[in-house]
Amino acid sequence: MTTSDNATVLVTGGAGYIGSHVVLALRDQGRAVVVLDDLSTGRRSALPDGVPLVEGDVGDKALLAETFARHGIGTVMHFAGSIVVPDSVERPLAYYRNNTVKSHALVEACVEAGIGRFIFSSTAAVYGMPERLPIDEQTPTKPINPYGSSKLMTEWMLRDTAAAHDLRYVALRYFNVAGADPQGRSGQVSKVATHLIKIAAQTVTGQRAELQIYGDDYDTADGTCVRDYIHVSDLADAHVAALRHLEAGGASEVMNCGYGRGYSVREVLAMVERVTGKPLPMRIGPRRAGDPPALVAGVERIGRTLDWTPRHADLETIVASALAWEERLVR
Ligand SMILES: NC(=O)c1ccc[n+]([C@@H]2O[C@H](COP(=O)([O-])OP(=O)(O)OC[C@H]3O[C@@H](n4cnc5c(N)ncnc54)[C@H](O)[C@@H]3O)[C@@H](O)[C@H]2O)c1
Ligand SMILES: O=c1ccn([C@@H]2O[C@H](COP(=O)(O)OP(=O)(O)O[C@H]3O[C@H](CO)[C@H](O)[C@H](O)[C@H]3O)[C@@H](O)[C@H]2O)c(=O)[nH]1
Repeated sequence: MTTSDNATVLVTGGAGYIGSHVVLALRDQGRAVVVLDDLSTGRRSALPDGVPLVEGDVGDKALLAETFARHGIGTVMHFAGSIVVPDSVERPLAYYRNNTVKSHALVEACVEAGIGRFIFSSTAAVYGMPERLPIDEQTPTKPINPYGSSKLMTEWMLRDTAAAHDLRYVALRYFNVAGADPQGRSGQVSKVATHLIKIAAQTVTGQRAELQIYGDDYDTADGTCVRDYIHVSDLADAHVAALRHLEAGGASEVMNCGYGRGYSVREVLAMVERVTGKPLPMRIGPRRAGDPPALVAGVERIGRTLDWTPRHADLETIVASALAWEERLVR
């Protein structure tokens, strides 16, 4: 099979938080999409009507070959995986299996089927504890947990596969993904929330009594950690732009995906209070193990390579959309 432009896109993990927003972005662009998901953390209801769901495992090569052929897949976007950093420290082999071993099966199935375009969800966790900001893609990759290592190994597989076979790829290293679809069609649903803005939204909606700030003695302007928060719908648009890049014959590339500016935990929480008009119950707790003081993306490469203009790049929009989604969930 040879790939052709505008062929159907297979989105693995498309029933999850980020994947479902990418499905929406692809559909909004009139693209044909098929989702492969085992629904381990994803939900069928996250998918818009009319998007076929292949319920199964991303490591199942027979299922992959059948899905590629049946739906005429030309590009794979790969989101399926396990994502909780402390869980990866406790169960490293589970993470290497689900994130690395199964990605190997998927990449191999693509090569065997002649699928030549691949877009991969990577993470800022590949950098570990970088000393200099902003973090550009030349920064040495030194992950400090199995989650980051499991994703970096997939990047390496893609690099080497692209050198040897007719496959081009884009790996997007996401910084802090947050917010929800502005039209309220999807958002984050986590059994166990760990992300700051999600936890703040749960606190605002009364699902938690209070929020803890994990340390206020960092070497940052206000003592709390700084992160580069990116709206999930802008991230989704970046994937569509990466697809266009590959369809136009663009070269394989690894790119940071953030806005290139950081906000502290205190600034984020102040924005939550501004949006709700109410004080947020919070207290200072101890540092959380493994938290770098500041992570801000260098975004020169993505700006130069992709035709991507963020549309929701302000903290107020991110926070307001996350809160609106949480209100829907608890209603
Ligand atoms: N959320 C973040 O802040 C963040 C940051 C950096 C990178 N990422 C990456 O983005 C991707 C998506 O993350 P998310 O936040 O949407 O997580 P999520 O848990 O909401 O989505 C993952 C999806 O993959 C599915 N899945 C997991 N294992 C599978 C398997 N073996 N076979 C088939 N489906 C499987 C789940 O059911 C779920 O729908 C992940 O690869 C993650 O590493 C996320
Ligand atoms: O209840 C909370 C939750 C978080 N934080 C702080 O808020 C900041 C952001 O924390 P998140 O958990 O929201 O995000 P991380 O920066 O830890 O995580 C990001 O980077 C990780 C790897 O470093 C993974 O890739 C993860 O998926 C991605 O969101 C950190 O300083 C954290 O200590 C709190 O103070 N209180």
